[in-house]
Amino acid sequence: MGYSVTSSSAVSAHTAASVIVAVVEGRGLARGEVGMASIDLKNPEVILSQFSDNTTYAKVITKLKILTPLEIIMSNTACDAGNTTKLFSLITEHFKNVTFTTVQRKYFNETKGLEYIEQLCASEFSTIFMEVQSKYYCLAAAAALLKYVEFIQNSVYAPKSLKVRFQGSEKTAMIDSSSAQNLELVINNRDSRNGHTLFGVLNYTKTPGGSRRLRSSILEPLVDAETINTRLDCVQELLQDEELFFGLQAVISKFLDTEQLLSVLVQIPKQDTVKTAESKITNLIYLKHTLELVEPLKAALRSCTTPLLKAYYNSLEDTRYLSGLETLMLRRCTKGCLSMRTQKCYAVKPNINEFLDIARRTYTEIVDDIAGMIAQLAEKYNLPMKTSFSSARGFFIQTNVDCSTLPNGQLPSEFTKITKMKNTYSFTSADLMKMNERCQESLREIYHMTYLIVCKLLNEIYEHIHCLYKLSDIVSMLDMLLSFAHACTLSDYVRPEFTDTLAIKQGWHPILEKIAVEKPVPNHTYSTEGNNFVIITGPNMSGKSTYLKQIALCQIMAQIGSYVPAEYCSFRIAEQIFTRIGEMKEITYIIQNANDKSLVIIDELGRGTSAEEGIGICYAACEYLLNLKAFTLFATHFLELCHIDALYPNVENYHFEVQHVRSSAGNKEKVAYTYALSKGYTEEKNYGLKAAEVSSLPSSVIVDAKEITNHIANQILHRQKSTPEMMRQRAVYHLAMRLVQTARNSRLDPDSLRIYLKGLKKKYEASCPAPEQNDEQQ
Ligand SMILES: Nc1ncnc2c1ncn2[C@@H]1O[C@H](COP(=O)(O)OP(=O)(O)OP(=O)(O)O)[C@@H](O)[C@H]1O
Repeated sequence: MGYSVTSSSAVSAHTAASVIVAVVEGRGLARGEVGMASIDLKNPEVILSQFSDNTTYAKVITKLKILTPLEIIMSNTACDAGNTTKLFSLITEHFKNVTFTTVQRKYFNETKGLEYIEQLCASEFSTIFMEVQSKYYCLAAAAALLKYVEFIQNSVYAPKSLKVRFQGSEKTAMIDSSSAQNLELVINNRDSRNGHTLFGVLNYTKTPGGSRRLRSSILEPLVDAETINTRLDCVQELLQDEELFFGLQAVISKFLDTEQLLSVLVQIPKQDTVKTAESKITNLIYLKHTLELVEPLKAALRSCTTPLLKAYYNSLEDTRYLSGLETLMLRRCTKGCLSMRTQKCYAVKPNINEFLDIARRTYTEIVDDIAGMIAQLAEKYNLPMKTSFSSARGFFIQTNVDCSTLPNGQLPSEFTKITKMKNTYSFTSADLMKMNERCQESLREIYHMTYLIVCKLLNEIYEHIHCLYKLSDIVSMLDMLLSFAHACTLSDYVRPEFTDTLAIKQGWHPILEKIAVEKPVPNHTYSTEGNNFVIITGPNMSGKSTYLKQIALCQIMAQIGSYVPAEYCSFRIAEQIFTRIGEMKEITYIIQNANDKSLVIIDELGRGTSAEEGIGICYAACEYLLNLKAFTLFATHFLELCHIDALYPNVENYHFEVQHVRSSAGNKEKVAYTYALSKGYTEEKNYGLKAAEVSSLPSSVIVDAKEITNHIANQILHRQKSTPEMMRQRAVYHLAMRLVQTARNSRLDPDSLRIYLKGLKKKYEASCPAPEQNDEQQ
């Protein structure tokens, strides 16, 4: 694999994966302690993290999914012949399309990692040193990563040029990868191209850095209300001040990929070749272009009033990074390879180096001579001739004469390498080729001398490299905030508040709004500490899933500093957001990870199981979550569950209303969906059967289904004869047994389930009559 630093790399597409990650896990007693180090080839920022992960390695997988790596590096000991670690298998299973490389364990060396960081981290970011000093695994990963990247890039990083950051998980909300997928945050499950995702809804960014920032913000929302509010203040100001909005947008859209530019600037090629010299010069020209935008950016920000924008304005006042750049004289290239070449030639001002000036004069003379020679040839043969240039051929001649009118019906024999495109002939001559040679030679000399000056200049730039990091940070953040404001102008979003309550007045689903012809039906949401468990019922297709996702999406929008699709909204900051749909086995993950500050959204849990078992599973999950202060929203088809509101004061029932209308054609009843949420549980009974009746299912199947439904209904009725407390205890114990069975039959992680179930068992054993089944079976 290679990563070529070419002139176009600074502006190339930003969508392709470009992150390399090294992952290492502790051995023996330290198994489960994971260190990670990553670097984006388009952004010279090393991110280190270290954490303990349980046997499901959900944190590692989530982090890797957020990074969307191009390549993952692990130690060869993770997959020694026939002895693959669980982490290794999980990663290879989850990232099938990612290049996987193993390197010898010795490269995962924490001492080397620390040395690397000391050597490469720009001094302004050196507090990292204190943070990671005793975090051996992330240091080990850093060593392997940096060594590997330098190897594949055939370059070394300039001393004190990198930004290195330790990323603890505490500063952002955790959204595991299944939840991110369910909610279609950045990838649409059905169609990866159409942009019907939250990212698609909010992405009006103008720079690659802005769109990368938006993507990572959506996947890792903030948890600090103050920081979120500073962002919201900016969005508000941008919305209120049109001039500021358009002024800033105009400047921001002129920026190239600043992060990628930085990334090529900080790499020093191991060998100096003409190509590396040329690309350094090109990138410096891009840098000059970037820095020339600082003044207009400041001008656009001058009148702003919110603290964050003001802070950005002030930090742009820092002109240290402009030092030395006056040596460069030219503006950014216009299109065309000749002008780019000329520009590289004249990148350094005259009178800085007299040999360079001489070499440039020679070059100009040769170019003039070429033009003169071609003019003479045109005269000699009485043909219209034009001097042309391409990077492959150098200077050549073009004519669009009709050859049949020429003597012998062809171009004079002096001309060689003739090609024809439509009516134009391109060719050269032996003399012209010689002159091209001379031209190349003098260019090489010019580039070499320019390169030496550029290198000196770069050394000065490295000293203030943090200013460039700051600039690229400011640009990407402003781009994202502008994008939020832009999204608001297209729909009536509202500024969120942060309190202890989740209250959304007339909120709607932002992605559905984008897809649907008509605006979605808005609905309210309300959850507080004393009212933190909401059960939602309603027939199929009545809007339950949409509503649940809408709440999570609104919560995420609020926590990244965006306005929200609602008339009014207040959120309690969520430290984790879980959404689970259908699958029973996934509930274990929530049970292991949820805390009082989580937002938990569960849709149709137990869908794939029998009704009895499904109710059991749901009940057990509710039982656990009811004891947390997390805000839980639970959609279910098992109406029996709605009755737990009698046992728990913090449960609220809501349902989606439907209307029954008779079709004009016959006496068949049709369901009309209102998508309106109402208090209480749905009155609709056996709506699955009703839907089946109007479908094309054979009547014998429906008769069977009705019989089974009656049977289950009778069973439930029978249970209700007990007192509510007895019923609850029995149900819980009963389910505990069921859960174990299900765990055995499925791919659930039995260890974690067993721990949970043992807790349940202890709790209820004393008061519950002994079951028929022998509980030792587990
Ligand atoms: N608030 C709304 N406004 C307008 N249309 C909506 C709304 N909510 C849902 N819909 C439409 O109804 C369809 C079905 O909604 P959804 O999948 O949320 O129903 P559901 O109750 O979860 O169904 P099921 O129980 O079968 O999973 C959606 O695809 C969407 O087009």
